[in-house]
Amino acid sequence: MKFAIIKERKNPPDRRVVFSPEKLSEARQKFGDADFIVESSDIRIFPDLAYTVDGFDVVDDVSDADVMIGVKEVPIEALIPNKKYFFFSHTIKKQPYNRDLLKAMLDKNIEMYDHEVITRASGARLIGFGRYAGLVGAYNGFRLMGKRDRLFDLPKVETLADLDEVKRELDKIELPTIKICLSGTGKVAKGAKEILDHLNIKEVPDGAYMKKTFDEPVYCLIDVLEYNKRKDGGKGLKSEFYKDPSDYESDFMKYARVTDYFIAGHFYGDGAPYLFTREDAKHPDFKINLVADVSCDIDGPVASTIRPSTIANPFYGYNPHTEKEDNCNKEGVIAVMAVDNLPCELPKDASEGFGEMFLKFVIPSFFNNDKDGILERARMTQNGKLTPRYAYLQDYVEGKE
Ligand SMILES: NC(=O)c1ccc[n+]([C@@H]2O[C@H](COP(=O)([O-])OP(=O)(O)OC[C@H]3O[C@@H](n4cnc5c(N)ncnc54)[C@H](O)[C@@H]3O)[C@@H](O)[C@H]2O)c1
Repeated sequence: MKFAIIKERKNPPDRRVVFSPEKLSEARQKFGDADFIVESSDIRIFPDLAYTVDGFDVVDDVSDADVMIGVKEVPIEALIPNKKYFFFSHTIKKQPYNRDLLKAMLDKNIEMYDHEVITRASGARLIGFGRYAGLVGAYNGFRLMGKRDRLFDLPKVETLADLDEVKRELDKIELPTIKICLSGTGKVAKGAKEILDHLNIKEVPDGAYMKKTFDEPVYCLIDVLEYNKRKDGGKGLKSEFYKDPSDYESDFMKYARVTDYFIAGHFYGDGAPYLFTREDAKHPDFKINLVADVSCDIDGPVASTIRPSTIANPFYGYNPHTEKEDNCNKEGVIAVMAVDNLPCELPKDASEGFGEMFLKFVIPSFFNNDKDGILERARMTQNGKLTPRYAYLQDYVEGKE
């Protein structure tokens, strides 16, 4: 079986790749029956030469490979018929902008595997860039704070070589005595926590966080049952909340009252209460003045996120009184970082981390009869049809919804 590491063709250019030269060498060593080739790319974080010196063929035409491995959506005209493809197709939520892409994959008899649905049987995702989004998002929030309050000047992550350099920059700053609240328990939240811990910020339990005054910066981690409560006052249950959050309401104000910097790293499920609304942000007790919204749901659970921002222009201000964008240096305006493609700022580390998981969970499935069902669960199309698991997309593909 021949695998091709394909070139990324989306704009703005994405420098990430599924396998670094080092991981690809490891894959070759572990799976003697597999052949690996690399499509030449002038934007990839690892230059062609880095693969060539490791003995890989770097070519312009990968059409003799069986499995194409990429990161972002492949433009329709670049799709090679009758192949297996791995990338983020952004179609499972019926995203209108990728309907034609899914249709084209069916027309071209492509077997499509989406990274987003590479999961355990339980549904837990095995692969993702979340950690890197959390790392860069938390850092960007501090960068915004340093700029706005003229405290320190952190460089942009994309100008730094890797995570080690990011951490070295953080070693140079001194933080004021602030309270930081971080929501979530997944990969994003863990990445953001890594930054807070690197800065030696003290983690405190939520009771102390809300009641006490500290003489050093502190942070508090909150999960769904901390920032939501049952409407009837009963004891909440996480599994119940995930299944149907309609009996719950937000309990986030108790944190918003004492927090300076909020890092949103949670997953927001459909129908769940908003953490804070536009009305909440108007309340005189609402203290948050800086938000790094890594979760980045627009005009939703974090009211100040009225639009995504970009790596080029990562910051804006949200004025709670006018409910509009405003200068983030103005009194009363919440400074916002809401970049929606954060891992792209750290392409080397993000690629290395992704490849490690892909090698661990996906490549073996090609050689062990897919005994864990990983390929089966991730396979969206086969023989020109949606597979049963993804049949719910039929109307979307046909343009009926
Ligand atoms: N800004 C960016 O560049 C960027 C990059 C990656 C991810 N994200 C976003 O960050 C968010 C978190 O991603 P992640 O990688 O940490 O996810 P994850 O899959 O690692 O973790 C999700 C967490 O949410 C919990 N969860 C699952 N279903 C839930 C539900 N219905 N309601 C509440 N919680 C639920 C899970 O238990 C898990 O702890 C996602 O919304 C994702 O789209 C943003």
